[in-house]
Amino acid sequence: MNYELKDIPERPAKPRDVGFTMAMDKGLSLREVEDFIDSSGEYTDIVKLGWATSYVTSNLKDKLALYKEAGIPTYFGGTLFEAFIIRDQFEDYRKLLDKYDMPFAEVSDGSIELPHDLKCEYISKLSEQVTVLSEVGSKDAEKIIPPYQWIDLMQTELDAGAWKVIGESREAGNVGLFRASGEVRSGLVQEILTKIPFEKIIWEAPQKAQQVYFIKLVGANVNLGNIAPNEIIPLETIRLGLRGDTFHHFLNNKDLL
Ligand SMILES: O=C(O)[C@H](CS(=O)(=O)O)OP(=O)(O)O
Repeated sequence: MNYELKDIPERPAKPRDVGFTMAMDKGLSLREVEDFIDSSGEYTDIVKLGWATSYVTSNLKDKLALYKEAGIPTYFGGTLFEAFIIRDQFEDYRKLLDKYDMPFAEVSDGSIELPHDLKCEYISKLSEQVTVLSEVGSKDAEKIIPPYQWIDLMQTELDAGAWKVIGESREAGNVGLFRASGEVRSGLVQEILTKIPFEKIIWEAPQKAQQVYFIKLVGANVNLGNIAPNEIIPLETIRLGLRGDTFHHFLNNKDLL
């Protein structure tokens, strides 16, 4: 930090298991990646190349090398996994992970119908090759999954070998964990947290109000994802109680520091 301030929530050092921030790169240029790493690399734990953007990204190898050099692991968005699965190309997907030396993979079913046993089989197979993040929730706003089912899906996917489970919200934060307005389905979130340990979940929370909700509910070291590159530093200040939204939260609850 650049100067001393008392009563700041403690943040574990990288590589960390909690207080994890996942940024979404949806097509940054190499120069933008360099700038992003320079300004925000310290606060970025992992980068997702959003959905199937890696298919059309120029200089993909060079981009991945930049992140690797900076010590920031990367993975392809779950939609890319689904694009391979729906085309019956699982083995090709495995080869792709090898070709680009990817340390992580996301297994999701947000856009396709995938029997859950089969999803868990993919998780289990891929976890022999890479670290697996699995995602629960649909991209279809009409498809409402009851809390008990979220819990069951999350637990089964963790049991199948997922390192952490991601709660779906899309880039906009308007499905899955959230209503179309972006409002948190707080009953759902709180029920999930009664059964799944907070450190095993990455909440996709692209909007500031959503990030604030999770930080106030779980603490500074909640795992958050789908953060836009230019929102990484703002998010870090919210975690630290240094923006209006959480300014008094930690000062008034010193046991949370
Ligand atoms: O589900 C997501 O968070 C993303 C981005 S979006 O839904 O296409 O906006 O997809 P993913 O395939 O996990 O990158």
